[in-house]
Parts: sequence; C-alpha cells; structure tokens
Amino acid sequence: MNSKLLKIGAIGTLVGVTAFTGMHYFGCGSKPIKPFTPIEDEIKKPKTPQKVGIIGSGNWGSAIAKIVGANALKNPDFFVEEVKQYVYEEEFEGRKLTEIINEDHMNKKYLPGIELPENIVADPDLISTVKDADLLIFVLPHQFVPRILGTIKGKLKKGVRAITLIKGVNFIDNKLVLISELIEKELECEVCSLMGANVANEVAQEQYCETSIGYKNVETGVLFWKLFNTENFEVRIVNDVKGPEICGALKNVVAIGAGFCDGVEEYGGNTKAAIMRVGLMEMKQFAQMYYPSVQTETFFESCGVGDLITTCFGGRNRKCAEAFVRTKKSWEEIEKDLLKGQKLQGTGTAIEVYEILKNDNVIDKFPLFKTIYKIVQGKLDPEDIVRYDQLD
Ligand SMILES: NC(=O)c1ccc[n+]([C@@H]2O[C@H](COP(=O)([O-])OP(=O)(O)OC[C@H]3O[C@@H](n4cnc5c(N)ncnc54)[C@H](O)[C@@H]3O)[C@@H](O)[C@H]2O)c1
Ligand SMILES: O=P(O)(O)OC[C@H](O)CO
Repeated sequence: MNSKLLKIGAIGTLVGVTAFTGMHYFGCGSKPIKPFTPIEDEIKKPKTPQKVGIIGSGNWGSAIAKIVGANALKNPDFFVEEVKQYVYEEEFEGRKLTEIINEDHMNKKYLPGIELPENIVADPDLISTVKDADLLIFVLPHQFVPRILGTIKGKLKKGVRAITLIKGVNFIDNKLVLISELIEKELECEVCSLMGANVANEVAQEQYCETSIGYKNVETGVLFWKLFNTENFEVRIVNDVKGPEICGALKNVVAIGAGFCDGVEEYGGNTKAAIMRVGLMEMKQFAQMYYPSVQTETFFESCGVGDLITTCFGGRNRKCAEAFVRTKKSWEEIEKDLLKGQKLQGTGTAIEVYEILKNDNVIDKFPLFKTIYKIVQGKLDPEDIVRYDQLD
C-alpha cells in the first residue's frame, strides 16, 4: 500500500477543504460541508471527559475496541479512561467470554491473536455498560438491534450521543428503516455513522486504511473523529449520516454477487468488475431514491467505492457466496462452517432490500439486486448473475 501517496493526496485535499470549511467549527448555514479531515489542534475539548460504551464484541466490535481503548487512554481530557464493552455472554473453550477478555485482554473467539488495551472492560450486563455513557458505539449484527434498543430505552444518560458501525437495514411495517433512524427514534439521541473499507482483521493488524464518519452536527462528527482516528485508521468526516450507512449495507449485497462470480469457473476479474460497477450504480440509485439528501461525494469516500472494492475481494460475504456456488450447501451450513460464530449479513440484506423495492413497485429499476436476491433464494443459477438485465 502506497500510504505516502495517499497521505500527500489527503494533505492536498485538506488544504483545499480547510479554506472551504474554514468556518466548520462555527457552523456554516444549511449547505452541506464537503468531506474533510479535522485539524487536530483546533478540536474543542468537551466540558467533561466523555465516557464511552461499546455495544457489541464480534470481529469488528473487537477490532474497534482496540482503537477506541487506545485513543481513550491517549486523550484523558476528551475521554474517560475506562471503556465498557457489552459482550453477549457465551462459553468459549470452557470459560466465559467476558472472563477471557478481562483476564487475557483478548477476544479469543472473535478476534484471536490481537491484544486489547487493558482499559477495555467486558461486561455481560447491557444496562451497566450503557447507563453512564456519554458516547455509545453500536457494533453488532443488525438483526439484534431492535431487541437491544428495547432493553436500553429510557435507561440512558441525558444528552447521550451515538454512532452506528452496523452495516445493514431494517424492513419494518413495509418500510425501509435505517439503523441510525431506529436508534434516533428509540433513544431520542443524535446519531452518527462510521463506515469504510475496513475488513476487521486487517484493521486489527494495524494495516493502513481509511474510513468515513457521517455526521449531522459537525462538533459531534469531530469528537467522534478524535475517538476513532489513528495513524493507520485515517478518518474523514462527511456531512451525511445516511449515505455512508446505506453504502455499508448495500455493498454487502453486491459482495454476494461478486462471490457468485468468483464461484463460477467461466467468470474472471472483468466479469466481477462489471458486477461491481453496476452494483455501485444501483447503490447510488437506491440511496438517492429513498434519501435525496444523500450526497454524490459520499460514494467516492472510503464508505462508498472503497468499501465496495475491499468487500468484493476480501470480505466474508464474498467468501460465503463463492462457497454457496462451489459446495451447494445451505447458507446456514456455510455460515456455520466458514464464519465460526460470526454472522453473514449480505443474504439477509439482499432479502430485505428486495422486499423494500418490491413493496414500492420499483424492483425493476434494480435488476442486479433482484438477480442477486433470486440466486440467494435458489430461484436462479449463479451463472445468471451476468444476465441481470435480461431476466424477469
Ligand atoms: N467483521 C468485519 O470485518 C466488519 C467490518 C466493518 C463492519 N462490520 C459490520 O459490523 C457489524 C458487527 O459485525 P462483527 O463482525 O463485529 O460481528 P460478528 O459477525 O463477529 O458477529 C458475532 C457477534 O454477534 C453476537 N451475538 C450472537 N448472538 C447474539 C444475540 N442473540 N444478541 C446479541 N448479540 C449476539 C456475538 O456475541 C458476536 O459479538 C455488522 O453489521 C458488520 O457488517 C464488520
Ligand atoms: O466481511 P464482510 O463481507 O462482512 O465485510 C467486512 C467489512 O464490511 C469490509 O469493510
């Protein structure tokens, strides 16, 4: 990875956007602010150090705990040292997972081999994890979110702010509902999003990468930047919460299509590139159809094209979809065999997205999403992935 080149590019962009966002800490009217990297020395300290709570402790939850724990330790004026992490309790190798994390400082089930900072405290009690938190990080498979929100509703500190790292959407009462919308409605709090080209194991190994934080109020976006940004995990912030979130969910569907492509002998890199290009177009069309405020720039950030590329080459969705073609096993068996307790998100999202589009009578405008859904359901063959525009 030529990180030097990337950094020179980032500095150039910074010089450009600093002029544009010169007033970013003072507010700048209703016009969206272009994506930018905050200037560390200009970041205002919060009145009191903020207590952080993490909800989720899977593969990504653990990788992010490593970053957040280290940044909390490094910035005592901004954050309380102890960071609690809600862990869905289970036994692993004859011990409780919370005990393993707190004694060995490693999540041996979901992120083996990576040391966690000692200020990360695993807690099997959801309420005790969140009740004193000023900043809440949601990082768990999207199917568990409604139950979690029901449990913590009404039990949080006044003024709590949240960020979602969850790549998924909900289909509730025949309507598309984003995770950020669900959190905002249930908890009545401000919500940001963090999405990017971030395969958890690579982030945890401190390989250089970028990510995007979507914010509504710039002060909150900048505070979360401080919590997540590191030398090897470079965050840019975008004045668009929903755009990154929709990209994060939909790229999982395209990744399933890319995996189908990898599983069919006759298809190679060019074929996969075609699926990715059309997938990106459908992602943008979907996002802007449902949320016209989603900005075109968002698709050129790490959360857009960056994440699409990494996920179609190195992600779990891609891997499982390839295995679906090659082994002919069920999705449940593949998830169990290949992911060892981690959760496959793209198949569920392919179904949810299809139901939303079908319900709104616009499914024919999304031929690739429709074809991926049908292959997931066994109604079309994987070879049909390239015939997305010729099928009913
Ligand atoms: N893993 C990655 O590389 C990666 C990177 C970026 C974003 N994401 C996204 O982050 C989110 C979380 O993914 P992850 O990789 O941390 O999780 P994961 O796939 O490792 O999922 C397993 C997690 O689910 C928990 N769980 C199982 N049953 C549960 C239940 N009934 N209630 C509550 N929790 C339960 C497990 O304890 C574990 O923490 C997903 O939306 C994913 O798309 C993942
Ligand atoms: O492994 P996947 O397919 O869930 O993708 C992981 C990340 O979302 C890549 O950014």
